[in-house]
Amino acid sequence: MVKICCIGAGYVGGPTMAVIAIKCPAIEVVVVDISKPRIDAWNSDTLPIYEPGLDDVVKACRGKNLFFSTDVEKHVAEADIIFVSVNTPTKTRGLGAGKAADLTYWESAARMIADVSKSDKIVVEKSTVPVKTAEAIEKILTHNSKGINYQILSNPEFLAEGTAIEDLFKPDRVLIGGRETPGGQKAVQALKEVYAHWVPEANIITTNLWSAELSKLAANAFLAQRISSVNAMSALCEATGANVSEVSYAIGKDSRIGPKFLNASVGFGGSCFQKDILNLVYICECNGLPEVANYWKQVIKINDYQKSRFVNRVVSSMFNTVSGKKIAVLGFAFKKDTGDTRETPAIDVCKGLVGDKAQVSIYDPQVTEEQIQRDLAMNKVSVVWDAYEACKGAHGVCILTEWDEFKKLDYQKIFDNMQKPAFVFDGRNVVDAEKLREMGFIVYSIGKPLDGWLKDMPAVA
Ligand SMILES: NC(=O)c1ccc[n+]([C@@H]2O[C@H](COP(=O)([O-])OP(=O)(O)OC[C@H]3O[C@@H](n4cnc5c(N)ncnc54)[C@H](O)[C@@H]3O)[C@@H](O)[C@H]2O)c1
Ligand SMILES: O=c1ccn([C@@H]2O[C@H](COP(=O)(O)OP(=O)(O)O[C@H]3O[C@H](CO)[C@@H](O)[C@H](O)[C@H]3O)[C@@H](O)[C@H]2O)c(=O)[nH]1
Repeated sequence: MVKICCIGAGYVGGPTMAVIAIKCPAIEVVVVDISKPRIDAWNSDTLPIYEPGLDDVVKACRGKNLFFSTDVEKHVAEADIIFVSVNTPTKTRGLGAGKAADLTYWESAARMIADVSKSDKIVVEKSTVPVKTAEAIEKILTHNSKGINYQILSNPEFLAEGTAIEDLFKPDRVLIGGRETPGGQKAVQALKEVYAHWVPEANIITTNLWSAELSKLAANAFLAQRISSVNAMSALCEATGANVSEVSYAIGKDSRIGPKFLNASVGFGGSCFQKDILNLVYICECNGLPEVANYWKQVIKINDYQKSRFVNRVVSSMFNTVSGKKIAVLGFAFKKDTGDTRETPAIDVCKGLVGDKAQVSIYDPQVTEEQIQRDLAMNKVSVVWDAYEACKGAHGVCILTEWDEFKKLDYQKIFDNMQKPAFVFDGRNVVDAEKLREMGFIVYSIGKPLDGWLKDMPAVA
């Protein structure tokens, strides 16, 4: 029986391994982590992450061929294939701080693999890492090899949160990079056989190691660039009377552009886009390519601009001050169908509003109060468990996550219980602005023609 061990039981390690387990009943999969609370949660009825469909998959195979454990060394020693799915955040100190990937967790995992292994291993980079990381990992492993043969593969993960299970069941592609040696190719084949249990062969792409590593950073950079492009257009739409949804639809009909990922928003968030672009920028700089680095930096600058533009719009619309005014924030997660708040634009927007002395009341169906307070640290806000409660007595409502339930709220009830004039600032284009205007709201929708009130307010930039 092939045995797989995955180091790191996070948003990637947990769901990816659960799907491998359910699709490959003859493979034993053990997910290990140094965090006991996380492993305990994976072994309980309340999983540590919210992801539609995940509970069913985990319940179907946990205890059969899927296990979660803190006994990292034992399971690493026993495994044939070791996935490493530890976090690779942006470095906060030292050389490359604010840009480079922090590979501390990766390096310690590699050293531990070298220490405990007694048989040949295939080590798979599942985390997103800088291009050429496999070379460094190879050095760590082979320096302590004790005659053991290690093959390093790059198998980046492309799942998006909120649709992780769907993405894993039907991936657009699985990418496997390996050394162009007989041993490397044999390892590529072994991993390919795992995915071939459910992914059509045509969707499994094999490349050299560096192409696989770089493709992951490139894919995220291209995706984020699309959002910054449409968000840049949204500012121009507001200035000219064009409608960003119409523009997106029109350009998306061009099959070379395609319709997906063209939704204007208050800005992109999530643990990956900013981190991976900063990492790309750093790699470009280290390779003496400042023009390329500056090109990608601009994607992040537009994202920052979009978030501050939104805050400025709120404040300027409300007579240039929100001091002492109650502002309801609907949605705190970085996108719908997840409880994840990493790099969520809501953090910047809330900090901006509190900075202008607003009394912010936040509701999100999946994010805990504890998490929100942690994210906002020194900024005093209140967190409530009901959208109507958040909006009661408010001067303005900001919609920051596109949760489906925000489309179905009783906006007449909300209007009746708000201060007048009552404002809605829709950072995700989820509400029917015309209907809300008929009720009496003043509505701002990202990238849409401005209503009369907003046109008369000072320009925001
Ligand atoms: N979150 C996503 O949607 C997503 C998608 C694709 C790729 N990625 C990439 O995958 C990687 C993991 O992301 P994530 O969101 O799952 O992170 P995460 O923080 O949710 O999980 C990482 C886990 O690794 C554990 N860990 C760290 N060092 C360890 C060690 N030495 N031994 C055992 N466990 C250890 C941590 O305790 C943590 O539970 C990152 O590189 C990320 O960029 C993330
Ligand atoms: O048209 C769009 C699409 C997305 N977003 C925002 O962009 C952010 C990222 O969304 P999404 O990409 O759907 O979620 P992630 O889970 O961050 O997934 C991205 O990052 C992962 C981690 O690397 C990759 O694996 C995925 O392929 C990649 O889509 C979120 O704040 C979204 O609200 C928009 O504003 N407009």
